[in-house]
Amino acid sequence: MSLRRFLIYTYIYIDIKSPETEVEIAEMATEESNGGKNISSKPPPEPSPLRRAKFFKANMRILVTGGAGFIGSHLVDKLMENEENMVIVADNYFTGSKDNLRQWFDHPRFELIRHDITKPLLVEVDKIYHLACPASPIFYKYNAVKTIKTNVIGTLNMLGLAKRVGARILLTSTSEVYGDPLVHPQTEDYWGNVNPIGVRSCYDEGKRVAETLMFDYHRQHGIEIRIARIFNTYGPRMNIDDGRVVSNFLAQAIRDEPLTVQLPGTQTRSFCYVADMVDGLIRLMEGDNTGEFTMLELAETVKEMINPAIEIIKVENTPDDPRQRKPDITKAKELLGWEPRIKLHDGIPLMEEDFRKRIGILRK
Ligand SMILES: NC(=O)c1ccc[n+]([C@@H]2O[C@H](COP(=O)([O-])OP(=O)(O)OC[C@H]3O[C@@H](n4cnc5c(N)ncnc54)[C@H](O)[C@@H]3O)[C@@H](O)[C@H]2O)c1
Ligand SMILES: O=c1ccn([C@@H]2O[C@H](COP(=O)(O)OP(=O)(O)O[C@H]3OC[C@@H](O)[C@H](O)[C@H]3O)[C@@H](O)[C@H]2O)c(=O)[nH]1
Repeated sequence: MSLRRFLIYTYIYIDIKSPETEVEIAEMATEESNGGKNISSKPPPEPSPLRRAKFFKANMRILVTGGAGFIGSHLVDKLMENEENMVIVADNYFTGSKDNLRQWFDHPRFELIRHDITKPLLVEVDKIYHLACPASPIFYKYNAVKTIKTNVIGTLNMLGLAKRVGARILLTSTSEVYGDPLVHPQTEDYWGNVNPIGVRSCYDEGKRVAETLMFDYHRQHGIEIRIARIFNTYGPRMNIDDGRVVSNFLAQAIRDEPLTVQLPGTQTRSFCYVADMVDGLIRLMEGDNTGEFTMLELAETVKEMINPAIEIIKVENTPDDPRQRKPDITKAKELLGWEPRIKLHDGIPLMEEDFRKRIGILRK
C-alpha cells in the first residue's frame, strides 16, 4: 500500500473588492507525504473487507453530519445528483430543519437520522462530511457549553467513526479560527488572534480543537482528513431569523424594516454563495469569488437591490467582533481548481426569491 498521503486544508470564500469588481479565488494548502511535517507515517485504516471482495459493487456511502442545516442541505442535494452516492444525514435539528431535506425523504439512496453527534454514531460509511455545529453567532452563543461539546466531543466521535470504518473525513472549520486577524488577507499559515475566554471562544476555540483533533487522528491513526476553513457563506435556506448579516439585511429589506448595521460598520467580510461553497467542499473531499465588503457597503447594496425606501441604522455591536476578514485563496485555486463563480450581485437575487417565498411578501 502506498504511503503517499495528502493533507489538504483550505479556505473557501468569495472575495469581492467592490460591487463592481469581479472576484474569485480559492485557496488551500496541501502537504504531501514524506517531506511534509504533518504527514502521518501510518497507513489509513482498512475499510470493510466486504468492499474489497472481487465482485462486490456498491454505492459510495456518505455521511453528512449537520445535513439538515443551510450548507449541509445544499451539499446533500449535490451529492444526491450522483447516482453512485448513498447519503446518510445525522442531525439534531438544533438550527437545521427536516424541511430542507423534504425532497429526498422517500429516496432509496437517502437516509435521515435524528442524532446528536455528542453521542457516538455507529454507521458504515466511506466518507464523512462533518458539518454539525451551529454557525450563527446568536445560536452558537445561546448554549456555549453545548457548542464546545459539539465541536470537541462531536468531532472526536466522528473521528472515532472514521477510524473504525476507514472513512475519509472532511471538517467544515471556519475563518473564526483567525479570531480578529492581525494578518490580512488570511492565509492557511496564519495562526490567528483568538480571545480564549471571550463570548465567541466556544465556537472559535471549539473549531481550533476540532482541527487539532483532525491532525492528531491523522498523525496517530493515519485517518485521511480534509479541513475547509469557510468564510461567510450566504444563499437560499438560511434561517430567516438566523441573525447573520446577509439573512438579517435581506429579511429586514423585505419587511420594510431598517437595516441594522452593527458598529462601527467598517468591519469587513468576504461572502461566498452557497453553490460555490458546496462545489469547493466536494472538490476538497474528492481531490488528492470572493470580495471584501464593509457591513455598511453590504447594507447599501441590499438597500439598492431590494428596497431603496428603507433606512440604514447603526446599532451596538457584540464583543470581539473581527474588524476585517478576507481569505487568500491562491492554494485552493492552484490545487483544487476551485474559485467562486457567483458574484454577490447575482447571489442576492437568488436568496431574495427564497426569502420572499418563505416570509410571504412579494416584490412590490
Ligand atoms: N455558513 C457559514 O458562513 C459558515 C462559515 C464558516 C463555517 N461554517 C461551518 O459550516 C457548517 C455548517 O454551517 P451552516 O451555515 O450550514 O449552519 P447551520 O446552523 O444551518 O447548520 C448546522 C447544522 O448542524 C446541526 N447540529 C448542530 N449541533 C448538532 C449536534 N450536536 N448534533 C447533530 N447536529 C447538530 C444543526 O441542527 C444544523 O442542521 C458548520 O460547521 C459551521 O461552523 C459555516
Ligand atoms: O444585523 C446585523 C448582523 C451582523 N452585522 C455585522 O456583520 C458582520 C458579520 O456578522 P455575522 O453574524 O453574519 O457573522 P460573523 O462573520 O461574525 O461570523 C460568521 O463567520 C464565520 C462562520 O463560522 C460563522 O457562520 C459565523 O460565525 C459582523 O461584523 C456583525 O457585527 C451587522 O452589521 N448587522
